[in-house]
Amino acid sequence: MNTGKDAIYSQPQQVGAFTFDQNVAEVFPDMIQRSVPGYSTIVDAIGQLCGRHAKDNSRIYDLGCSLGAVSLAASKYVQAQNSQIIAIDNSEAMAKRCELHVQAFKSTTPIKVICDDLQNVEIKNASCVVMNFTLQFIPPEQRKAIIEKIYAGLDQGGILILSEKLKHDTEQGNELLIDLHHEFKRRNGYSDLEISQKRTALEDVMRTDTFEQHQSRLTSAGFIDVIRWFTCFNFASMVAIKG
Ligand SMILES: Nc1ncnc2c1ncn2[C@@H]1O[C@H](C[S@+](CC[C@H]([NH3+])C(=O)[O-])CC(=O)[O-])[C@@H](O)[C@H]1O
Ligand SMILES: O=C(O)C(=O)Cc1ccccc1
Repeated sequence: MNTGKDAIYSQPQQVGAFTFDQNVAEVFPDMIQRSVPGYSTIVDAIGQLCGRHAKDNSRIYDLGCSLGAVSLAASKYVQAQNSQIIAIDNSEAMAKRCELHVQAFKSTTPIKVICDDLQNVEIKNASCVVMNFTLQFIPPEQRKAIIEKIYAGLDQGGILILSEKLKHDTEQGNELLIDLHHEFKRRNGYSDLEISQKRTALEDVMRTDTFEQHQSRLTSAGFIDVIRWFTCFNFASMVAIKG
């Protein structure tokens, strides 16, 4: 029976590359809550940030929306008239479930769910673009073009909210933050086997950048300010502002 509890790596197995398939989609709320320090706080604050920045007649993009947590938080706070939330994910299992979640909530700001690669979707007339732990799953060589495309699609004064798992720029510091994160997962009920098998699964799929790499990519694209508004261990969230 599916209990919604993440037990994907609980048994010894031949570990393959991590994918956002049906099995992951079914347990995703439990997985992300027990794996990302501050997840609920981050999602709610992103909703608030969207509420502050959304303009009338503009779009809010949730790129890599998974089950739509950010879109739903934004819809709770956004008061702008005639605005629209566009939620995109290239995992069919995620997008299908996201559609069900969205339909279950009544929102004055409509949420449109699209199943596609975020790189295929036009971004225009955007007051807010959110990538909540999505860029880290994009091959590193494709990241610059995505940030530039987001910048081009944002209105003046628009914001990009970017949350990422970070690599620290010293080996000692990096190991400390990874250790603290693993301790967080252990306290949330994951065994050493689960932690280590998932780490193996993520190795080639989730490539982390340092804060400095993100900051320099964002400023090179044209963003005038990058504000790191949340950090817990090796997880952070930034707001980049288009002047
Ligand atoms: N190229 C791509 N195009 C579209 N979607 C993609 C792509 N690559 C990966 N994804 C999607 O990005 C999501 C990343 S999870 C985001 C959590 C969510 N933001 C949340 O606030 O709950 C982060 C995590 O699980 O750590 C998955 O649903 C992928 O299918
Ligand atoms: O679980 C981990 O170790 C993470 O780094 C975060 C995460 C959360 C959900 C899916 C993939 C990665």
